[in-house]
Amino acid sequence: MSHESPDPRPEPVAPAALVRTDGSVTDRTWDGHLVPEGYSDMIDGVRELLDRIAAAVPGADLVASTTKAVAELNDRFAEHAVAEPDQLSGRLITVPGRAQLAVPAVHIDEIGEDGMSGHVWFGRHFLGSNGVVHGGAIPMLFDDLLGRFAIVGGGARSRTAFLHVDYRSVAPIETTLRVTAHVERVEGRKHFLRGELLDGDRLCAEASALFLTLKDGQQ
Ligand SMILES: CCCCCCCC/C=C\CCCCCCCC(=O)SCCNC(=O)CCNC(=O)[C@H](O)C(C)(C)COP(=O)(O)OP(=O)(O)OC[C@H]1O[C@@H](n2cnc3c(N)ncnc32)[C@H](O)[C@@H]1OP(=O)(O)O
Repeated sequence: MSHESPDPRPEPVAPAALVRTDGSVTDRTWDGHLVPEGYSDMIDGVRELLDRIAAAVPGADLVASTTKAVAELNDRFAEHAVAEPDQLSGRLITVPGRAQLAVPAVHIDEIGEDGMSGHVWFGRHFLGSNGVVHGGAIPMLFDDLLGRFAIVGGGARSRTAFLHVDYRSVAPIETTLRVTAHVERVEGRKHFLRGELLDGDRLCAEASALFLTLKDGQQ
């Protein structure tokens, strides 16, 4: 497919801070963990690095210096490892992608009780082939988005029971795509949700999912 004029890389959300629903800014996760200043900027930088690495054929010098720098960073981060309940990655619920690098960064534009819409931009890191988003990245997007929305819609502590994705047309990388999610129905613990991924008005993929609210004591 032709891929001559991709959307420019989106600007990081500024200030990269944690914003409460009333618009005020916090430096803590939803469960009270302190987030160091600049943490989500660091995550944005690493996301960009993954895209730059995917897109480049580096010279031997850059390969060697990157390998050395990454080894040093790995050692430094290993010194700061914590148990899962204390980690920050994946827990910044007001930051696109929750600061979890495997999760595509969805920016929420509108959110209500029954539905939300937003946008997402897949970089080269998420390339399948020929300018098209990897088929595995799209269920990841929907699982995260619909899973979060199941929580927002009252299904606190939910797990995916099924996630069905239909790929209707190709989703281009490096393009601003629209995403929607809405609650189809709720039956007790069962939250049925649907989602769509669109390029303009063209439907790229649609998802239907069942999330089950966990019972007390259920893992
Ligand atoms: C302000 C506070 C905010 C808080 C923020 C928190 C921070 C977090 C932030 C952000 C969240 C991020 C979001 C990410 C989301 C990702 C989610 C995942 O990816 S979860 C991992 C993948 N999923 C699994 O690993 C599940 C594995 N499966 C299971 O554990 C069980 O099968 C489970 C829980 C799904 C169901 O087991 P049972 O024992 O609880 O329930 P049973 O009795 O089997 O089913 C209940 C009903 O549901 C139907 N059901 C179950 N599975 C079904 C299926 N696959 N298809 C159709 N129906 C199904 C059954 O037929 C039954 O229906 P009948 O009550 O009889 O009408």
